[in-house]
Amino acid sequence: MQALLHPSSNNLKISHVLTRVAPTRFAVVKCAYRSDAVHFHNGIGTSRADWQSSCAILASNVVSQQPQPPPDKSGTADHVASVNGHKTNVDLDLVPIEKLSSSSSADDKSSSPPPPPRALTITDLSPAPMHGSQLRVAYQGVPGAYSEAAAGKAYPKCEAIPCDQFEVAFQAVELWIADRAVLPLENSLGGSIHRNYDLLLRHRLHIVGEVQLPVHHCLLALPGVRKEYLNRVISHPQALAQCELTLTKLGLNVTREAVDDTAGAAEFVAANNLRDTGAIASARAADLYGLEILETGIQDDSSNVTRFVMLAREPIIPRTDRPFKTSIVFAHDKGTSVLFKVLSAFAFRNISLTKIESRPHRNRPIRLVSDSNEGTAKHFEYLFYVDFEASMAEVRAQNALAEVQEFTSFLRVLGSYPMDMTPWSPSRGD
Ligand SMILES: O=C(O)C(=O)C[C@]1(C(=O)O)C=C[C@@H](O)C=C1
Repeated sequence: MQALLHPSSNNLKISHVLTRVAPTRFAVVKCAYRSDAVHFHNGIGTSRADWQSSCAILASNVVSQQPQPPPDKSGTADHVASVNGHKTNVDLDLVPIEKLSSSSSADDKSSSPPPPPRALTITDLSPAPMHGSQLRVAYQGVPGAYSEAAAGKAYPKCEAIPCDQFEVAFQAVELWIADRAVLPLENSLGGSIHRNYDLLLRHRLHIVGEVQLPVHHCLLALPGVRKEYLNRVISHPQALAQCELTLTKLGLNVTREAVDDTAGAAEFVAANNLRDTGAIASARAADLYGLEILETGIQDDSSNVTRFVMLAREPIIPRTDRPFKTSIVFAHDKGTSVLFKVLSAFAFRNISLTKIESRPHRNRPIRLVSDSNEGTAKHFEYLFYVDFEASMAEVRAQNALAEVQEFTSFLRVLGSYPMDMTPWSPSRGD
């Protein structure tokens, strides 16, 4: 495994966390994040915090067998929480071993060999800190990204850890570099973030909470640059989609270009001194990267909200003393005709659904329906993601899922977690 260090403002950002050593083996070389949180780069500290910061314990000579998914400990209706045919990590786009050796030597300028790994102690294996202080929360993007704000909303005293890809944020939690990951799933204007639905299935993390973040976009540029000078606007694809109409209304004659995250766009404009390029990002990103706000509130609707979920290695114990939501994903062999039956399992129990999303069933993308003289009918196969308003601690939810399981060939509970009930406020610039 390999973590590359990327200076990003005052921070170091987690890049590739995992490297595939061989088809069935993985190893960690080292990784580090915020420069101010890391006290060493080549050695291994002695405290648990140091260990978590350096992630160096599973050094390159420590290889494991193909990782087995941990047992599902949702503790909620075990019979329905089982995973049929789900594999962990086998499909990850991991960096091949050749790159591991070349990039680790490129990173490590000193000629001395790295110190041998320290053995894990019981302290290293103690549970991650609970909600609040020093919880390490991985997010995709750089400081100033909305995902960072979502991490702060979910865990006010957390240490937010920037990652360059969503996949890396998942891996950071799986490798105990972070305690939680925060992941955008859907936006009120732009819709679902499909990649993240796919990642939820490919990894074995549990949804332990949700936050809904009002998103207030600004058009940023270098100091002194006027709107008329811009011929390009860059941002995260969701942010570009959320501001599409407003950009046109502003009369800007600009091309739109997608980059990894909104704050990264602002950082890019600043770092490259681009006087012809604007960025769509938050007011905090303008502050952090020394840009000016040319327009504020440029999202096409003031009620622009992104829903994020928080992910952890372990599920939380579902409760009934406050509103809970449960997220599941399922597939069935008999095409979409079963969908009605599945949904009726919730309807008959007065359980409201808040979301349905379908994604291609990658293991079985096509089903041949009939092969006649007229040709071959082919149907696409789907996985369905459903969120419903009930806790897995409620008997009606357990019964509904027991019934769903009868109709489905695959069913997994992604998490049962408290609903975000914070008072509604339309997006505004902070
Ligand atoms: O680019 C960012 O700032 C992000 O946090 C990502 C993201 C997204 O993926 O939807 C989050 C919230 C906004 O909807 C726009 C972008």
